[in-house]
Order: sequence, then structure tokens, then C-alpha cells
Amino acid sequence: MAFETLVINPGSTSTKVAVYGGQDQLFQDEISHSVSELKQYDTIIDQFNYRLEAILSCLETHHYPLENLAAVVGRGGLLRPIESGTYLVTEALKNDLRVGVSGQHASNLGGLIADDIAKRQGLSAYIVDPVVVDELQDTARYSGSKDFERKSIFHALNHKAVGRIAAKGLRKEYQDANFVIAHLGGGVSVGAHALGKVIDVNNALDGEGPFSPERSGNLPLWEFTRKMQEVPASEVYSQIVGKGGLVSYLGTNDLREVQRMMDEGNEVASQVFEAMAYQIAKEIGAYATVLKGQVDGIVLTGGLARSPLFIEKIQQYIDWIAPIIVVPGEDEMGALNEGAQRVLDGTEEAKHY
Ligand SMILES: Nc1ncnc2c1ncn2[C@@H]1O[C@H](COP(=O)(O)OP(=O)(O)OP(=O)(O)O)[C@@H](O)[C@H]1O
Ligand SMILES: CCCC(=O)O
Repeated sequence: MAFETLVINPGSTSTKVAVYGGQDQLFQDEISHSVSELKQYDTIIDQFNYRLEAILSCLETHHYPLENLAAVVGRGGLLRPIESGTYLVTEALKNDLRVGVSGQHASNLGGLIADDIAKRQGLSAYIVDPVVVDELQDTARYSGSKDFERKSIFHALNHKAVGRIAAKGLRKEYQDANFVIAHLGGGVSVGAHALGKVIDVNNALDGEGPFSPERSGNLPLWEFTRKMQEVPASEVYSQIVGKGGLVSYLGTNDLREVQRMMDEGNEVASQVFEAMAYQIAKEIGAYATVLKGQVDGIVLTGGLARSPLFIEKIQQYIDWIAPIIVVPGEDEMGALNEGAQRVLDGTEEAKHY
């Protein structure tokens, strides 16, 4: 039996909506939210009704009857640290999404909107592998100061999905293999996957790891602290997430644009391109060390992995470590659906937050 699911993925400037029948996507839409529309709302949670109405009208445009649904699944959110899996949306989970217990993120709306639509049909709502999936080994939690503990915040949904794809390619189960997985998107997260657990990963929302299209990654801390005393508090975080990386060096978060600059002979663009590949490769080497060299494969995924030139640059540093598997782009919608399908068909039990 093919269960139909509604999948909701709120991002910072768009909401993706899709309906699946079993593994097949019946349709997908991306609703764009202009800066001026979003400016009306003080917080992400204040956008709830606006985004909900947009999703409902998208479903109407497709003449999709909500009665056909077996479940609704949303991307979520900055919750408390939890283990990987598909979670039933409960009151406790909704409450933590609303208050932003670990911070504000567009995906906090995923579970809340999924639950609202599910309730209308008397169905359950789920979230799958939110960004706070935490499987860190204890040694990885040390930051170097007793006042700060390292946190696991990364592109868990895509990491886990491509981990399963890579394992299948090696005719193994994900939980029987070791991978270094690098999600290369607007932000970058590189994780050590040991027998199905991400035992260490750079916190992609807090200035750890390599620089990326819009994030700074590690910075010289003392210099940063001094410099940031000169700017308003609201500006400080955006220097790490949003205005860092390619945006800071070249004024764009688009690697394709950077490659156009390089084609026109822009030397700075070429150097920044090289440096981003270098930092990512260095991080991959570090995580291979976390796995003590026992690496079945290195997976390169996300939007940047669509660039053969960028992949080639990284590859030249790391191809001695383990076979490289490139899974370009990401399929968060498919991964959310699969998480819900595993619960609907009884392969997995939904976890409770
Ligand atoms: N064909 C391509 N060639 C080169 N770069 C590409 C290509 N397609 C996408 N990119 C780059 O990938 C980056 C965006 O990746 P992606 O779409 O995975 O990120 P995102 O979803 O916005 O952010 P995140 O993954 O951090 O949530 C941009 O820099 C974009 O220019
Ligand atoms: C940290 C994972 C999510 C994001 O990049 O926004």
C-alpha cells in the first residue's frame, strides 16, 4: 500500500511543499517569501499563519484532497539535542519549537505547521533528523574551556540520507560502515559517521569548521572579539552565519558566480575558491582521524558538489584516504518522506521527544 504524505520544509526565504505516494513524488512546489513579506514578522514563529496559508493555498492549486493523506511530516528544528530518527510531533516538542529552546531557525516552523494540518485530518505529524541530532562521543564535547561545551548542530537530515545511499552502494548497511560525510551547501558540515552514529561533526551554526558560501567557519577568536566590539550586537552573529565565507570575500554566496569571476580572470576569486576547497579537505582529514583511518568512504554532497571543478580541488587533497562518493545536491524532501514512510510501513517506530 502506498501511503500518501505531505512534506513541509520551511527555509529562510522559501517553503518547499511536496506530496508523495509511497516513494514517488506526486508534486513539489517552492513558495518564495520576499524580504519585504518576511520583514513584517519580528520572529520566525510569527510567520506561522502566513506560511500555513501559503501551503494550504498551494495544495488547493494542485486540487489535492487532504483526505488522501496518511501523515504530515515537517523539517524541524532547533530542539534539545536528540538521537537520530523520526519523531512524533507532541505538545512538548511543539512547545520547544515555539520557544526556540536551542535558538530560532526557519525549520522550527516545520513541525508546528505539519501538526496543524495533520490535526485537521485527525492524523499524526512527524519530524525527521532535525539539525540538533546529537550522537557525539564524549571526547568530542570538549571545546577547550569549561564554560563552553561543543554542540552537534548540522545538516543531519541530508547526512543520514546520503549515508544510507553510500552504504547501499557498498552493499553494506549504514550502521555497519564508517564514513566521513561532508555536506557542502550554503553552510558546510563535515561529520565522522562511525557504525551509524555521527560521533563528531563541526557545528555549522556556530563558527566551527571550514568557511562556506555564507559562513565564516573558525575565526581568530581574540581578534574577532575585539573587532566585534565596534559593531552592534545584531551584526555580530551575521558575520559568522550569513555574511561570512564567499559573501565576505567576494560579495556573493553563489559558487557559480564565483566560477564566472574566475573565468573572467579574477585572481582573488580563484584564490578564495582554492582556499574553501583546502579548508574543507583539511576538515575531512581531521574527521578521518576521528575514525582512526578506518574509513569505508568519503561522501561529498550538497549544492557545491554539483561543481566538478570544486570536487576536483577537494579530491586532490583527500583521495589517499578512502574512496570518494559524490552525491550532488540534496534531497531533503525525499529524506523527510522516507522517514515518515518508515514509520507508516512499520519498518521503524516513531520516537517520542
Ligand atoms: N551547478 C552548480 N555549480 C556550482 N555551484 C553550485 C551549483 N549548484 C548549486 N551550487 C552552489 O551550491 C550552494 C548552495 O548549496 P545548497 O543549495 O545545498 O545550499 P542551501 O540549501 O541553500 O544551504 P544549506 O545546505 O546550508 O542548508 C551555492 O553556493 C550555489 O551557488
Ligand atoms: C546547521 C544546519 C542547518 C542550516 O545550515 O541552516
